[in-house]
Amino acid sequence: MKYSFLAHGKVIIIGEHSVVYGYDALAMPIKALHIKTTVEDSDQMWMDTARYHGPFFDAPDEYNGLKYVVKAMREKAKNTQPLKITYTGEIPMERGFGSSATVALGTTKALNQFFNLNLTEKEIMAVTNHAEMINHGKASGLDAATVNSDYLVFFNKKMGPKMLKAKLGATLLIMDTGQLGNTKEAVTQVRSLLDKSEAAKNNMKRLGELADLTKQAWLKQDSLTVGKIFNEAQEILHSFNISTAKIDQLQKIALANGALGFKLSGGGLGGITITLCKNQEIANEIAAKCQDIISNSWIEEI
Ligand SMILES: C[C@@](O)(CCO)CC(=O)[O-]
Repeated sequence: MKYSFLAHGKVIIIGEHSVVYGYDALAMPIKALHIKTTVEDSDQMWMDTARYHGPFFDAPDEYNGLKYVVKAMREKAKNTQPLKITYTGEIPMERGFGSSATVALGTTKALNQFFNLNLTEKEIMAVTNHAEMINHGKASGLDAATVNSDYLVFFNKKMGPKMLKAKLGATLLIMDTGQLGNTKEAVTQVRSLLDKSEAAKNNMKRLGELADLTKQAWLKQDSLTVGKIFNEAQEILHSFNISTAKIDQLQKIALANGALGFKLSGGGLGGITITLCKNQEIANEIAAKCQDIISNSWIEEI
């Protein structure tokens, strides 16, 4: 028996970090980046990824979320038969693309089919989100919800995901700094700043408000306002010390070359940035100007 599930990546448009504290956020799936999880019978518990080939439960700690998923799903199925689980495809890891949520969701969904468990979407998301808690310490659920969605997701922890089919009518340039982000460390760092700074608390509240303002502007196809919001959000994320010199450099180049707005996306401390542009031509021009300092770039019509 063999089952596969293809899950895609995501970028956070607005609300990283503030979403952890219950505020709203907006994120979108990136269909061009995906990972296929394949589960099949085997004579031993085995994992195959681009970086690790070996006994499943001996995999390094970065795979602890997946180990949890497999244990939890086998318990639900009351089944301990050995399996080979293979991950193929490309989502750069630790960049803000939600790769950990993508493989956690893919594994949960593939095993749900393999064991014929018929879990509800809610039960599937509970397993995936728990894996994300193991991966990131304190996960809002936003990544898991967005890698499970075909549309833009408006999210907060209380109400969960709401799909938004609206288009802004602009171009999003995603640039990868090539620097590994570290969501767990960034979330911990922001938390300790909030514990000791009133100004940081106020900034967090404002960051939370910006998500709703983004949604309103998005629905009116007001990309100028969304761009301004990106810049304000980046200022706040910078004040949390989770930007990097390279991100700051990309911001300068983007804004000097016609971008409507720029911000980091995801946990920060490296990873990806998003630049809002009026059209593809401007996005291409900015990507070309940044090409020596980034590792990759993608363009999405939004
Ligand atoms: C930093 C954060 O807001 C986004 C990570 O992609 C953490 C989370 O939402 O769990």
